[in-house]
Amino acid sequence: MLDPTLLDRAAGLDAADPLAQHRKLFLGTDDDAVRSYLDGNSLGRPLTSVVGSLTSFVEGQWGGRLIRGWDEGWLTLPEQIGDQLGRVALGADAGQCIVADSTSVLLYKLARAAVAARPERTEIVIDRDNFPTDRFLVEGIARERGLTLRWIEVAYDGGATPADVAAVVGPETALVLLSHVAYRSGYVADVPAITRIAHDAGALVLWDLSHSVGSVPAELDAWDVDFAAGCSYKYLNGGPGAPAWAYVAERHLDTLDQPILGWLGSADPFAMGSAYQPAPGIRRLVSGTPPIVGMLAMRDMIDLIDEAGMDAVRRKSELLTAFAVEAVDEVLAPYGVVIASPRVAAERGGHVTIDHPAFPAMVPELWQQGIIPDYRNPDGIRLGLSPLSTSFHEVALAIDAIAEGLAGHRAAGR
Ligand SMILES: Cc1ncc(COP(=O)(O)O)c(C=O)c1O
Ligand SMILES: Nc1c(O)cccc1C(=O)C[C@H](N)C(=O)O
Repeated sequence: MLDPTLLDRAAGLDAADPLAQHRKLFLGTDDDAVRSYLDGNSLGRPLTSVVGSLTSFVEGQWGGRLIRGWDEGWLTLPEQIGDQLGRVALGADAGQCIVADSTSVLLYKLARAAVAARPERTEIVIDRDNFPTDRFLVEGIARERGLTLRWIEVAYDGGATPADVAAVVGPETALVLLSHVAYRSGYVADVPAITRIAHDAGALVLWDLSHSVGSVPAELDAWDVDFAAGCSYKYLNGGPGAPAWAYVAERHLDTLDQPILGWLGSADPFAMGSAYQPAPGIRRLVSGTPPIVGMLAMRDMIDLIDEAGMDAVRRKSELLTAFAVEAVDEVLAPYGVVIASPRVAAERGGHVTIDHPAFPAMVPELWQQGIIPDYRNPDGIRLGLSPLSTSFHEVALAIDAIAEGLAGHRAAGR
């Protein structure tokens, strides 16, 4: 039932894509068993170069240098990769980004540091559709610190707007915690406007960039952001469980009061001293031993993004999501599929969410056919389009397979 016009259009878009040649740098893109991988917003594909990077690290550095490796660059790798990421994808000057922990742990540390910096204030603002970890951790912090949560309700195809934030922030707001790109709808928040509104109320802002980093450019310094953090295994292709990254604006570095005081965030760890003195700069956000092996894959991907250019990556991402929206309207809307993401490309991140009651039953069938989108409760398929590794052809194949699945379900009266 493959729709020839859809495939033709995809072929034209792939032929005109200036970034198309990067796709073959990823492992598995020539594997016929996976015909369409649209889950790069949850777990990005590995770059083929990572096999060599990991092997040479194990053989040359870990195996060859052994414990000496810590003094020969491993200890400062978190700052080094942080600086590189800041320059390539985050609009952050050196000295403000670091790789460490998981996103959940970094968000917790930064949220706790933010409320500690506003001790007289009693409220945290967050939206009801933020990712579960973000909501859960502020619930925990509110319990620990006797604070109140102010919830913003958002549209199912949107996210928190500047007007939403202006309506709830005030003299009691210590912290506003929001996502740059919403994990479900893909809505892109107006970070500079919301940050300004929060600052005007005297509050601090923590942005979760998990679904934007490496796909939607950020300008954290220019936007006057206080704190940010995000995942490295999505569009940064760091691999399952790769450590996260965090940003702390320079003006907060000297006073940052994070709650997990560990030896490797102290000023002189090998003195094994009796009292904690924070390390200077972004290092004070560190608690324990940096997960060096876990940082190697993302470094290769940041290099590739640097080569391609973040603006070109975003341009391709907008074209991919626009093609997906167009195809859904033409091929899937007649089956009752609804788009749960913004319709304007500039308001969308790298994924498009579509809803239909048959999707929960259909997703395992799609995976069996080598069509791998993402499923999110209750009945959403997320089409996660990773600009450097996803082709327009993959989008067409997925839309077609979803149409076939819906036709089958309809015929079976399900
Ligand atoms: C928006 C967002 N925030 C936080 C997380 C949590 O990251 P982690 O499981 O690495 O702590 C995720 C993904 O799992 C996410 O999508
Ligand atoms: N981190 C994940 C995991 O360990 C297992 C499965 C999925 C994930 C994800 O990253 C989910 C992703 N953050 C989301 O937006 O749904």
